[in-house]
Amino acid sequence: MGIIERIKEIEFEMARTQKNKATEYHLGQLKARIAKLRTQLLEPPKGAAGGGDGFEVTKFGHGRVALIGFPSVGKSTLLTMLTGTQSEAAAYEFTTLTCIPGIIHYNDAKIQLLDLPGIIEGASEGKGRGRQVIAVAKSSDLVLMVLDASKSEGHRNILTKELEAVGLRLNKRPPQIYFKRKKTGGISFNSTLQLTHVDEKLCYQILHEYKIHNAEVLFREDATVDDLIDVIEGNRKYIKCVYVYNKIDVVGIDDVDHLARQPHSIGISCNLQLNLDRLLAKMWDEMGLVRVYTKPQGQQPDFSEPVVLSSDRGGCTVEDFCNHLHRSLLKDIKYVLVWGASSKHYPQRCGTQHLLHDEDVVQIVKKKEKEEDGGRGRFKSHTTGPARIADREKKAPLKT
Ligand SMILES: Nc1nc2c(ncn2[C@@H]2O[C@H](COP(=O)(O)OP(=O)(O)OP(=O)(O)O)[C@@H](O)[C@H]2O)c(=O)[nH]1
Ligand SMILES: [K+]
Ligand SMILES: [Mg+2]
Repeated sequence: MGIIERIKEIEFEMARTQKNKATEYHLGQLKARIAKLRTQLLEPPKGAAGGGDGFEVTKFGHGRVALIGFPSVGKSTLLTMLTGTQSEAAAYEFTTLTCIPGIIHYNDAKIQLLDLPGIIEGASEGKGRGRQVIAVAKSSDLVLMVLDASKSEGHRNILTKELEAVGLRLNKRPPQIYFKRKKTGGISFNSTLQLTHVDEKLCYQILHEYKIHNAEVLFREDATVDDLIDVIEGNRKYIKCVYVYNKIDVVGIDDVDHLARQPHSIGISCNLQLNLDRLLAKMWDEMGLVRVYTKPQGQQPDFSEPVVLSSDRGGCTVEDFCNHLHRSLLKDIKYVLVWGASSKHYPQRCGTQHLLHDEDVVQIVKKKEKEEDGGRGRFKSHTTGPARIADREKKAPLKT
């Protein structure tokens, strides 16, 4: 029996098992079995050299966004609108057959947008080119799930299930469970709070299913058995997702209103060019990119090209910023001066662990270098709040 058939069989057994206290352990065990089989399914077949006909595209820019959706929802039309790169769009399904990259220029950053073939129910089991498409989604910083506003709302759930089946977790954070395999000592099970979904026995049973007999488990939140399995599997990918309802030009205003109120959702129309700027702003917010401008001592900040940092990729501390400029810089740094939303006063003297915010301005003060601004800063910009220093500076440069 193939892996997919075995998954189907267990799913069938779960469906006919009544959910109650008595069957809870058995159901937990079945969930673990499915998770193990799904992981097996993801492993490349033996003998296959590195996947081969995937959609590998070189990463480019400050972040990567993947367009995921059913056929003919308007993914290619959207790519062309946002990036100017032509991707063939047509009224028939599966127009796009491969991965087509484009670049969005936004807020002085470059964001790679990937158009992909449509996926359908069963994609996670290899229907169509679903597996390759989902692999690209996994490599992204943000997924735009493109949906047809005029079609069933169930599509969103079907796609979410397909992505979850291969270990993607959308708009979730990793469960707060500490888990460590050990060589000896048996299993130690602890929690910092009262648990309502999982008890010691269930946890043991799940670990047993994985043939783990020595481990430390500490629940720091009231997590579920699914969360526990995610932590044991350890291969889950937590990605942000924006649900993009396209074609709002063909539905009524009430429907648009309803869709727009769902969390992480936005209604757009490529045909009428409706809401595309708001979509870009939403993408920017979700990606958490942080632009930092450098200010050489005694000079104006350089607003032509920011250093773009990401909290997901690498981090946004002063240390990350310095490493970005030059790898050997950090050891020479005495402190930095920060102007902007992250600083309490203007400028603030900060250490390397200070967390930078979008549009901050940073001046580096090296060891044995005299600080010309006297720490008080002649570059003042706090009169109307720091958020748009860059914009104002471009219009009317301040004197230093
Ligand atoms: N009414 C309406 N039609 C749209 C809109 N955006 C795209 N379409 C149409 O929807 C059809 C499919 O568009 P595509 O961009 O090819 O969709 P896709 O998701 O890339 O499709 P596949 O590559 O086949 O998966 C085309 O006929 C488009 O003209 C829109 O905002 N409103
Ligand atoms: K199409
Ligand atoms: Mg397409």
